[in-house]
Amino acid sequence: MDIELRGITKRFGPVVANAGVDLHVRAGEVLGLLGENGAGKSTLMNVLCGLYAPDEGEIVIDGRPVTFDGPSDAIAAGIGMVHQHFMLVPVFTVAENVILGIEPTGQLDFLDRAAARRQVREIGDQYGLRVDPDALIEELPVGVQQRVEIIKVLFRSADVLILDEPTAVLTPQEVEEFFGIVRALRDAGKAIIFITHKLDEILEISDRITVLRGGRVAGQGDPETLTTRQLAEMMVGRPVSFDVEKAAYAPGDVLLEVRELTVLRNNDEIAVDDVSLAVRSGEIVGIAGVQGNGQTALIEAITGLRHPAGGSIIYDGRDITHSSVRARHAMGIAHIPEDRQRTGIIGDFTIAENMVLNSYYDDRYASGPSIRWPEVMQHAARYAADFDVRTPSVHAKAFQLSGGNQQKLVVARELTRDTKLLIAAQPTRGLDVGSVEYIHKRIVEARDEGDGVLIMSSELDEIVALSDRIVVMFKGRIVAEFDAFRGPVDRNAVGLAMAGSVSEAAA
Ligand SMILES: Nc1ncnc2c1ncn2[C@@H]1O[C@H](COP(=O)(O)OP(=O)(O)OP(=O)(O)O)[C@@H](O)[C@H]1O
Repeated sequence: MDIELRGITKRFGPVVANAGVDLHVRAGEVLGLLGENGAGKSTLMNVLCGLYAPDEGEIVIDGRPVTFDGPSDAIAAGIGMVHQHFMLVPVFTVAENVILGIEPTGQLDFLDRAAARRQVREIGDQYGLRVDPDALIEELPVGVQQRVEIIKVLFRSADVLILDEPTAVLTPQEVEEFFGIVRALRDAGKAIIFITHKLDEILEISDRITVLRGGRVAGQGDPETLTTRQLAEMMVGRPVSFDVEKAAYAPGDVLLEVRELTVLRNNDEIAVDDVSLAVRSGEIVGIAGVQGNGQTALIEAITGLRHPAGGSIIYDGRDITHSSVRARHAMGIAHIPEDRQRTGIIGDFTIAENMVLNSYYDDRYASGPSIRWPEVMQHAARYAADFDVRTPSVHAKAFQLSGGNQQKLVVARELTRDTKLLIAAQPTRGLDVGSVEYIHKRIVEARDEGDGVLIMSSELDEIVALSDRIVVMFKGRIVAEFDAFRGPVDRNAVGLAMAGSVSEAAA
């Protein structure tokens, strides 16, 4: 199958998200699609999937122009999208999820299920996508859930697969396995569009690269000859520095102390098991770990989103174990949450409103019960510019921003409040390299000015680049610690500890 997008233009009011974009992808190749936040990648893919009708331009399949009246037309034409946020039903099995939505009767009968299970196995064997068809989704690791999403589109006979930031949630080992699957799909004649912000990955997996900038194609690249630095410059239009510069390590007093903390998951399993941890002013402590080892619950307990089952949290000399989220904000704790959609922003609020979501009651923005809107607008406009939140106006709604720009909005809000401690969970997820560079600089500035920083990231490179000390969590416990301020840490040793091999990895 051969797919061409010709002269695609898509506007949202005054914003031109795609301006005459041409894109060509053929059977048996991986096309890497790159571009800074807001460049128009998601919009273009939504046009290809039938979610948006283009204002101008056409989609041509095997030489014939087609029109999609909705996603089901695109699916029928053989186009499948694997979304970044999985759309699986946790309490259903793999096979049930795969046939969900296409079962003819609306009810899954025995024959449908048996056929689905057989086909899940067959697809798995063909492409190395091994999954137990009877496993419950909620019991599967994230990497395996992603395979289910891919099986789902293959089950619907997709010939073109769009993979939207597929490695964001995977561990380094899972990424390698995943690349094996992508190659198997390509070798079987599928056309693959691979979207990511990770430049080394795009160079490894793509046969060709297309870069979007400002809604237009900014260039094409050959992964054989391009370097990550050249690619970064093509994307953002200026050189990007991958190094982080920090002042000498000179920490102050202990600012945050977590003592023998135990936190339960919703199903009462132990997520955090007797963890003790300290963060001083003027230092960055990094929590490394594979997703699902308790880091999220630990951060939720520290920021007040989850009540601990035991232990205590001391901040700035005060016991905050049972303080409200708002009280913690008011005491000077900033929080960049892991899931920006759920706890970071309110989509229907404007950018300006989101910018003061947890400080609108501050004297700067309120006099008595009324909000001082001119001050709020001024503040929002200034920081949206500083953090390069791409929007025509701070009156726009947050949902109208691209994913990366929503993330920049959350980071801007938290880094510009008057705080002493920053808790940052996956602060640069979904950000382009230029924005990552800027956010890293701001986090280090906060540390150099004496703030304490606790950062959690599944990007080992990010943890190693920023942290003065690194702790590794595995199965709810801290299993290793590394003093990065003494000199470069051994990434392999951190990786081993993340996988649970503690004795070999002991720092
Ligand atoms: N529903 C919408 N309403 C208004 N504007 C929108 C909407 N969706 C996207 N846009 C705008 O279109 C432009 C392109 O956004 P898009 O989401 O396609 O970017 P992207 O390249 O996928 O970015 P990211 O890397 O951050 O995901 C942005 O300026 C964005 O604000």
